[in-house]
Amino acid sequence: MAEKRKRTEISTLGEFGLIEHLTKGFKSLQKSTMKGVGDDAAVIAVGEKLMVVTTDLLLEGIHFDLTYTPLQHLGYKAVVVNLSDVYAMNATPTQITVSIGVSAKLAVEDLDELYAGIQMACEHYGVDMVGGDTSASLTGLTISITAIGEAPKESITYRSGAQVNDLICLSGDLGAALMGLQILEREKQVFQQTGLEQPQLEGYDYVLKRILKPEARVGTIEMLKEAGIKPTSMIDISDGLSSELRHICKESGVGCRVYLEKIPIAAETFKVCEELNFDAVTAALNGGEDYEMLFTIRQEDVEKIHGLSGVDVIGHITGASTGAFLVTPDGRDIELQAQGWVDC
Ligand SMILES: Nc1ncnc2c1ncn2[C@@H]1O[C@H](COP(=O)(O)OP(=O)(O)OP(=O)(O)O)[C@@H](O)[C@H]1O
Ligand SMILES: Cc1ncc(C[n+]2csc(CCOP(=O)(O)O)c2C)c(N)n1
Ligand SMILES: [Mg+2]
Repeated sequence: MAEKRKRTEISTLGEFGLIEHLTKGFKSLQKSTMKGVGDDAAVIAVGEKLMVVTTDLLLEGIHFDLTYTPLQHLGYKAVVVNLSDVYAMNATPTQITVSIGVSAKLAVEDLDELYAGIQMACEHYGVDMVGGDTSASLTGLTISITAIGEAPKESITYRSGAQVNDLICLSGDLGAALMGLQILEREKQVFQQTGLEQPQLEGYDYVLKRILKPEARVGTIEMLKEAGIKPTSMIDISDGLSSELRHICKESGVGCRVYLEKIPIAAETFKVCEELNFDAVTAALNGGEDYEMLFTIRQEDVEKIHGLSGVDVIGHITGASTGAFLVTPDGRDIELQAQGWVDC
């Protein structure tokens, strides 16, 4: 009788467990590979400089829904999410490649729109589109973008550099992208149930912009450079604050305490949360797609950081044994969970 093959459900590992499982057997063979799997981008030595490389995959139905996502915005966003990973290494993006799997329902004009968005992002961030690949797809539109960037050797910031007593800082505000998505989903449902063609989107500009046309935080990176601050660690927020904090803690071998009342949430986000009866703190902690920069700095840089607009200190790094916690205003400690966005 044939032996039954072992079958492990992917859900038992989760997104991050799966990545670790698949990649742990690979050892670096090249001296130029400075950092492989495990950060926002890989780091490769090229002469005096370092090159960073990162890839993100966007799948129809998982990452975007074409019923409410304009293709131009989608093209723009597909570039931005990659550049955000380059900036999170404290590097400057220089080139991208774009690979698409095209479903039969799309026409040339649709792809023209997608590429108009890609071009707009390239021009805005000063990167060149240098190639890619094109295939037919039976399962909806697929977009895979690879971004390349560069940085002087001493500039790169890894997830692994946070030290005990460092301050945890955050650019911008959180939770808006998720609430924008909730509004779009609500209008989609109304349309499906009633056939009403006119979506009610007035008054939701901010949260809609955050989900449909996000920007990468190049301004924060430049401000830090000008202020003479090199973050000890950095990561961009694609999966949610909670998850990204856990990544920094794990990679740096530290713990953290962040304070709930210090987590920045925009007034517009609060308003939508109230309307939809959604907990704003949950949106900020687990929402994802905010593409803000989360970074740590040394205590002695505290004066310099206070002068920077749009940056908040939200907590500090502790020893590994203390764990990763959110502290509520009434003094309760809530453990932060590292949930991947995709519940495999
Ligand atoms: N299938 C895979 N094979 C090899 N390495 C992978 C795979 N998926 C992810 N990685 C690597 O794992 C690390 C973490 O990837 P992850 O996608 O969580 O980070 P990210 O790109 O910052 O997040 P996001 O995808 O939400 O933008 C990176 O170094 C990435 O290159
Ligand atoms: C249709 C639709 N469903 C869900 C979402 C939300 N969403 C998609 S990817 C992601 C996090 C990063 O993912 P990854 O780690 O794969 O880069 C989030 C929060 C969306 N934007 N559109
Ligand atoms: Mg990232």
